[in-house]
Amino acid sequence: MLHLTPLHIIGGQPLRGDYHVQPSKNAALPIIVGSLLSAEPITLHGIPRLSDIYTILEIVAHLGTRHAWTGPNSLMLHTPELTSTETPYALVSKMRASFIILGALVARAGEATVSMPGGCAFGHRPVDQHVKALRALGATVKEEGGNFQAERPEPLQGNFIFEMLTVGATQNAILAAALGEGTVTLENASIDTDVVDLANFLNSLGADIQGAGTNTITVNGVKSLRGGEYTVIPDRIEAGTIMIAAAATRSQLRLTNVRPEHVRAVSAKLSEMGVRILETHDTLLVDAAGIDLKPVNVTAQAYPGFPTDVQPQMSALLTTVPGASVVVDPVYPDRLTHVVELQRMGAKITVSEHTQVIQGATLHGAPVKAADIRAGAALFVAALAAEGETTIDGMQYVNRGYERLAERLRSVGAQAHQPEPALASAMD
Ligand SMILES: CC(=O)N[C@H]1[C@@H](OP(=O)(O)OP(=O)(O)OC[C@H]2O[C@@H](n3ccc(=O)[nH]c3=O)[C@H](O)[C@@H]2O)O[C@H](CO)[C@@H](O)[C@@H]1O
Ligand SMILES: C=C(OP(=O)(O)O)C(=O)O
Repeated sequence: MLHLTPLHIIGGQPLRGDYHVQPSKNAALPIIVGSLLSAEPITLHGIPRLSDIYTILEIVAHLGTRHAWTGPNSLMLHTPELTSTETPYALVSKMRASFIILGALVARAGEATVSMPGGCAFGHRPVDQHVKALRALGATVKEEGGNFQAERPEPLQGNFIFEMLTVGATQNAILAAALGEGTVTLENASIDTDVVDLANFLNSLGADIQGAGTNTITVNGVKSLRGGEYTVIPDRIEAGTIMIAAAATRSQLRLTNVRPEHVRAVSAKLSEMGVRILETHDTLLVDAAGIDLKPVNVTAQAYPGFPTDVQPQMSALLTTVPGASVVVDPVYPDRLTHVVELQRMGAKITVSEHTQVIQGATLHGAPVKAADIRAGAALFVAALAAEGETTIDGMQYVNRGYERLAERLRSVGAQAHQPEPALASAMD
C-alpha cells in the first residue's frame, strides 16, 4: 500500500456550515462486484473516489470488466465476457471485501478461484459462513494452497441459516444464487443497508431477490441480467463519523446527502449524551454547541445496532466527555488500535477484557499513527477536538474510507492540511 503524507490538524475550532456526505464505500464495493453478473453495460452513480474503489476496479478489470468514469462519482462498467475466473492473491490480499467475488463468479461462470482474504489490523475475520452457505446451497468449495475453489454443477438451491449476522456472507450467497433458475432461502440474513442496496441494484437489472432488509431473503435465480443505471446510497459510516466530529468539537453542523434512518443508532447515542439532533428526509442537524455532554455506555452490534465501524470514533468522542463511559465491540472485540494513539493525545482509556473504560480529559495535539481505517477516523475526530496540532500518519488507511478528507474538513471550518495530493486524485 502506497504510503501517504500525514494529515495535519490544528484542533479546538468549532465546525460550521454544511457537510455533504460522500456515497457509501461499503455499498459501492459489492455493487461493483455485482456488475460482473451482467454482460451488458451498467452505469453507477454515487461511487466515491477512494483507494478501495480503485482496488476493486483493478480486480474486476483482471476478470474482464472495462470501466470508464463518466462523471465525478459516476462509473460505466461493462463485462461482455469473463476473461478469467481466478483472482490472484496480490489483488485479493489488498482488500477483504473482494471475497464476495467468489459468489459473483460462481453465478456468472459456474466456477471461481479466490485467494483467502488477508488478515486485518483489528483481528481475525473468518469466512466460514461464506463457505458453509455456498456448500449448503449445492456448490463444492475446496480450500487448497491458500485459495478457495468453488464450482456449481447445478443452479444453487435450498436453504441456509447463518450462524450469525454477516454482511459479506449474506452478499456472497445472494450473488451466487442470483443467476441460474434455482430458489434459495437465506435465514438469519443480515439486514444491513449494504445488503439491501446490493439486492435493489441486482433487482433493477432483472434479478428476483425478495425480503432484503428482513432476516429471510429468497433468491429466485434468473437466466440473465440486463444492463442498467443505479445510484448507490450515501455513506452512513462517514455520516456517523462527522456527526461525532461535530459533537467532539461542540459544534452545530448540518449534514446533507444523508439517510437519517440509516444512522439512527448513532443519533440515539448522541441524543442520550445531550446532543440535539434534528432530521429532515435527507439532512441532519447536529447541535452540541454550548452543551455539557454526558458520558454513555456503548455496545457495537450488527445493523441496525451501533456500528462497529463507528466504535473507534465514538470512543474518541467519549475521551472528551467528563465522567466514565464504557465501550465494548463484540463484533470485532480487538478493534482497539486507536487506544494507544489516543493515549498519546492525553486520553484516559483503560482496556480490560476487550472493554474500554474511558474517563473524560482534555486532549492535546501529538504525532499519532493510524493502523486501520476507522482508527484513523478516531484520530482525526480527536485531533479536531484537541488543543494544538496533531499529525496523523498512516493516511493510506484513512483514505480507504474518506474522500478528499482535508479539503472537506476545511469546507466546514477545520484547520486541516495534507501536504501531497490524496491517493484517489493522484490515480484519476
Ligand atoms: C467492505 C465492508 O462492507 N466491510 C464491512 C462488513 O465486513 P464483513 O462483511 O467482512 O463483516 P461481517 O458482517 O461478515 O462480520 C460480522 C461478524 O461476523 C463474523 N463472521 C463473518 C463471516 C464469517 O464467515 N464468519 C464470521 O464469524 C465476523 O468475525 C464478525 O464478528 O461488515 C462489517 C460489520 O458491520 C464492517 O465492519 C465492515 O466495514
Ligand atoms: C473495516 C472496514 O472495511 P473492510 O471490511 O473492507 O476492512 C470499514 O469500512 O470500516
